[in-house]
Amino acid sequence: MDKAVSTDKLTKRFGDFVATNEITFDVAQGEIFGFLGANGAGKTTAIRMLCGLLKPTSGSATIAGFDVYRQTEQIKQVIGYMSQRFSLYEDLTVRENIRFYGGIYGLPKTELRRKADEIIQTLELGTVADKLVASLPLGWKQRLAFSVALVHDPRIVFLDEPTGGVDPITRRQFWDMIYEAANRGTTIFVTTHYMDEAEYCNRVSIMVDGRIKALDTPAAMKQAFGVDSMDGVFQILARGTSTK
Ligand SMILES: Nc1ncnc2c1ncn2[C@@H]1O[C@H](COP(=O)(O)OP(=O)(O)OP(=O)(O)O)[C@@H](O)[C@H]1O
Repeated sequence: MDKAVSTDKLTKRFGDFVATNEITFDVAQGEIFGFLGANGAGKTTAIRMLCGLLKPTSGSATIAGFDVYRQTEQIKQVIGYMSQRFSLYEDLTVRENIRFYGGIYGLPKTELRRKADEIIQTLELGTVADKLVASLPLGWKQRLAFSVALVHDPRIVFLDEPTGGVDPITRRQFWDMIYEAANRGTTIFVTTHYMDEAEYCNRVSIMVDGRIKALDTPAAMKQAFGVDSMDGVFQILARGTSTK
């Protein structure tokens, strides 16, 4: 398997508290991997380590073959990142945001112009290209933020609750973009609190109190727990309650 992410007993302690506790898993190139867990389970801590932003306490991990302890600069070149908290500049226009992030990722000027035109055309944002991002509906902002996270053609993109606060149809449109990126070979590493979205992933892991409690395809997990939805699996594992 061509591995986009590989971890072995990856651990992060904050003093005596173990936020991420010996997590071990692989993600294949081009896979859509759902990284689930209740609030405080340790997902963001794990993602920060995988992006090279937080040094692990122990264990190992590689991203596209690069080591999270020693090769953080190379990791930043091959990943994209999008979250609810860190995203577009509201006081820049659509086009300015694309060019700003493309510039940060080191794209040359001609490529920046080409990418900006391409994204604006694909997302059908022609009429608002020179409007401030603040004026766009949230769903449009999310689709634009996703395109911006992919502007430098990363091998893997980390999406931390990318679709919070929008309706199911808008979320479905966002997932169409995720599938298109995965079909082009980009690995998708996504956290979500929406269990219908967990069903869209190739495989899903569920974290509880810093540990990975289950990792499999949604179909295999539902069968193993004898429930008919990922929500049912999540209730049993993360909340310790059975829906049956
Ligand atoms: N810098 C830090 N110092 C001390 N504790 C921390 C630090 N960062 C995170 N934690 C703790 O680690 C635990 C895991 O946090 P983390 O943000 O990784 O969870 P999460 O699964 O991403 O949750 P959420 O879904 O709410 O974002 C939490 O109890 C949090 O308070």
